[in-house]
Amino acid sequence: MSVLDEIVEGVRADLAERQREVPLDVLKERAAAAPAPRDALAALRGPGVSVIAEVKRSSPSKGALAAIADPAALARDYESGGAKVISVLTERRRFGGSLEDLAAVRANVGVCVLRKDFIVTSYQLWEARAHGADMALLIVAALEQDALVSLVERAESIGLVPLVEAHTEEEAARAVDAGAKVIGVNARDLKTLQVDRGVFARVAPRIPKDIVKIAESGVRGPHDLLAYASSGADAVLVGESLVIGKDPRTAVADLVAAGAHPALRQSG
Ligand SMILES: O=P(O)(O)OC[C@@H](O)[C@@H](O)c1c[nH]c2ccccc12
Repeated sequence: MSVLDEIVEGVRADLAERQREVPLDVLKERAAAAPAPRDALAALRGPGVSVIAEVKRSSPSKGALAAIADPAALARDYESGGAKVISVLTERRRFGGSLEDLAAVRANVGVCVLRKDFIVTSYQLWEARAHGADMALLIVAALEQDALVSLVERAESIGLVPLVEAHTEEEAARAVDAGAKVIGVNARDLKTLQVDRGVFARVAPRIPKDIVKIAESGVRGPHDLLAYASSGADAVLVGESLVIGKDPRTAVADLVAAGAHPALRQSG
């Protein structure tokens, strides 16, 4: 069984428990009462390379990264550094996250918030919206094509912008077929946990121009952002290097400054 399969198995077990506690109709009421979604597409289509900064306590590859006692405070630092979107890991077993983290972050920032999890049912999309998410991650490798197509549609119908994640050219083609407007190319293979920063440059040319392209994982600093930018990234998604550093606000600001470089704006 791959790491991805193991994670999804745990996610399904936790999900079954939440579904017993909160029926779908109650969840839908909560989603209706949640603050209206913010415009994630506009945020990501802005000038320069946008930075998506992630609240990430641990990872399957590295184990514990940072305690993050106050995710909302970290998110405010990210926002003041110039992050356009805050990604919040909500998976509990391997990433140490929760839906409470998501809600706390959304209530304390003015930018868009992404639910980062292993979404396999529409129930999780309703949960995302009920806790204030503006975007939700859908991982192509974790979904059959029919499921991917219906989750993209459902996400959009409830006001979420789906970020559809691919790791290969084939997966990127499936994301495009499913109607994704935002595609993330993950340098980390979720089946083996290996990082290959060359994946984005290979996969991105297969993605149509009008689709927002996000380079995910492995960004250690401005140098990696610039490399991704030169391969056509509209945004980068950064976790580990921000949470393990001393000063997340400055770390984000340094990335944002690199992403705002005039040479990039011309080519973008
Ligand atoms: O911590 P990094 O290497 O900066 O990566 C962030 C993000 O890309 C990574 O957390 C991620 C990308 N896709 C995922 C899917 C599930 C869980 C986590 C992820």
